[in-house]
Amino acid sequence: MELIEKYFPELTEDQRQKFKQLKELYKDWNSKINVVSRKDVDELYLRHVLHSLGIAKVQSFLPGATILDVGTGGGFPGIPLAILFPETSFRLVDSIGKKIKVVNEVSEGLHLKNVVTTNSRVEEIDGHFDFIVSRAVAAMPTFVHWVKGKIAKENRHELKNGILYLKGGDLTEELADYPKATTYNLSDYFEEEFFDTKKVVHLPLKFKK
Ligand SMILES: C[S@@+](CC[C@H](N)C(=O)[O-])C[C@H]1O[C@@H](n2cnc3c(N)ncnc32)[C@H](O)[C@@H]1O
Repeated sequence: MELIEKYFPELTEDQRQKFKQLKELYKDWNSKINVVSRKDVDELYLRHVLHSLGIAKVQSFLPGATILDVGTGGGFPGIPLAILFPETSFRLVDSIGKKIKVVNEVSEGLHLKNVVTTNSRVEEIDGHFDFIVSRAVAAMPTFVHWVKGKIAKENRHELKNGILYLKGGDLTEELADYPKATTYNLSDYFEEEFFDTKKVVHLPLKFKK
């Protein structure tokens, strides 16, 4: 928890409490359904919460903005971002029902009013969003194919509407077909070794394939 405050010192008391509660909620749920590994629960704030919040270092979401988290699993990156941006609407989607059940319980436990969940494949989701966020779901070509018709046309943010994807390692090959993609190194924002190879990829709406 100190880790979150180290990089996000401006949290309100309500946000601080919500981040604090996360660990207990996940610990509880992990004993029933294995949503994240045990080691990951121990390092929840580093590996899941702070990693998810890496997206916020690249783009601050405006009040009223709409964000779709594709393949949210246990709620990452959607839940930490929803705590950080309480005026922004988040839709968290996963094709596995039991994962969405956990996300619902966590979201209700935290009284998050800006989160809705959907248990379906993203290909079946209608609507348009300012940003699509994701972590560890699919390679970029597949992902782009799934979501490219779901991005809102009106740009209000500093970055152009599009995809913000948490990725790791060497992305040269994976991003070769996307010259408009920008890669942000999370090691520029967070000093922990875990972030040495972690990145946020921004792919704007009008990208050339
Ligand atoms: C490796 S997990 C990552 C979960 C979470 N994003 C995280 O980083 O902890 C990938 C998740 O994507 C979901 N998924 C894969 N393809 C999907 C699709 N087409 N639509 C919705 N969810 C999908 C899976 O059910 C799984 O929960």
